[in-house]
Amino acid sequence: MSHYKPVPVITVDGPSGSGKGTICRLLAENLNWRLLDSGALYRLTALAASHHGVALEDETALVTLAAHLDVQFVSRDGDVQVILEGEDVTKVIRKENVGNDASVVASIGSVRAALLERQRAFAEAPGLIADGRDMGTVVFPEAGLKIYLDASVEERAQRRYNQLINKGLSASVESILVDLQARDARDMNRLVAPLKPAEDAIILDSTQMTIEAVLDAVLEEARHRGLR
Ligand SMILES: Nc1ncnc2c1ncn2[C@@H]1O[C@H](COP(=O)(O)OP(=O)(O)O)[C@@H](O)[C@H]1O
Ligand SMILES: Nc1ccn([C@H]2C[C@H](O)[C@@H](COP(=O)(O)OP(=O)(O)O)O2)c(=O)n1
Repeated sequence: MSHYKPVPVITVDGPSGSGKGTICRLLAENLNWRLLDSGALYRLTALAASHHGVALEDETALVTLAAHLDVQFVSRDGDVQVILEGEDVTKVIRKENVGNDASVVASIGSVRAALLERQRAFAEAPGLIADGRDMGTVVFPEAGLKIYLDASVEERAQRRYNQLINKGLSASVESILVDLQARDARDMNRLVAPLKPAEDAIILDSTQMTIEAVLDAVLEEARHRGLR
């Protein structure tokens, strides 16, 4: 008899600004599970490219950077500090231009392949919350619960705008909306691992839901499936 017990995984995929990061952080805290922010790996690859003067069209060099990313995720007071090649890049990887570059880098299949095993290695007991675009479709196809979190593009633009203003940065809803539409189109229409709900995903539209309501809905489903 095998004693192998798979690590439970909950995947949360969806477009930018749908609330994945927020919900995943709360889920991980609530369940005391690990957290994979897969978008951070694409953001880090894009940032490493810019630090090393690598063009976003240079597939060979991008694959090398992705395969050898020297990154540490350091937990401190409930927050995660991201260290790239010894430098604290926690804030800079969240910039909108880095997100847009990440989306370009992420459209290259060989870059995605270079990051695949690194992502799967996050699945450790007692469980994993995986945040991204292809967590349920490609990286963790056997996950016990798959959520596809959505919201209207107008609502997502407004959320990003509020987030930037709260950080004391200047922003315009109109330009955020245009960027989000371009990013959605790139992420959904790429050939490799495009953003789409897994066939067995539960689709949650958070446009009119509070963060608490989304969290409760996911926790309830996890309980229902015996994942917690
Ligand atoms: N259901 C919600 N209602 C209102 N604001 C939300 C909701 N979910 C997330 N937010 C806010 O929207 C912003 C973007 O959320 P985030 O979790 O970063 O999205 P994503 O990771 O999908 O890009 C954050 O400022 C967050 O607090
Ligand atoms: N699993 C993933 C995660 C992110 N990406 C790409 C596509 C996204 O536009 C960028 C940035 O993702 P990230 O989740 O950090 O961005 P948002 O917080 O949703 O704005 O990376 C991906 O292709 N696959």
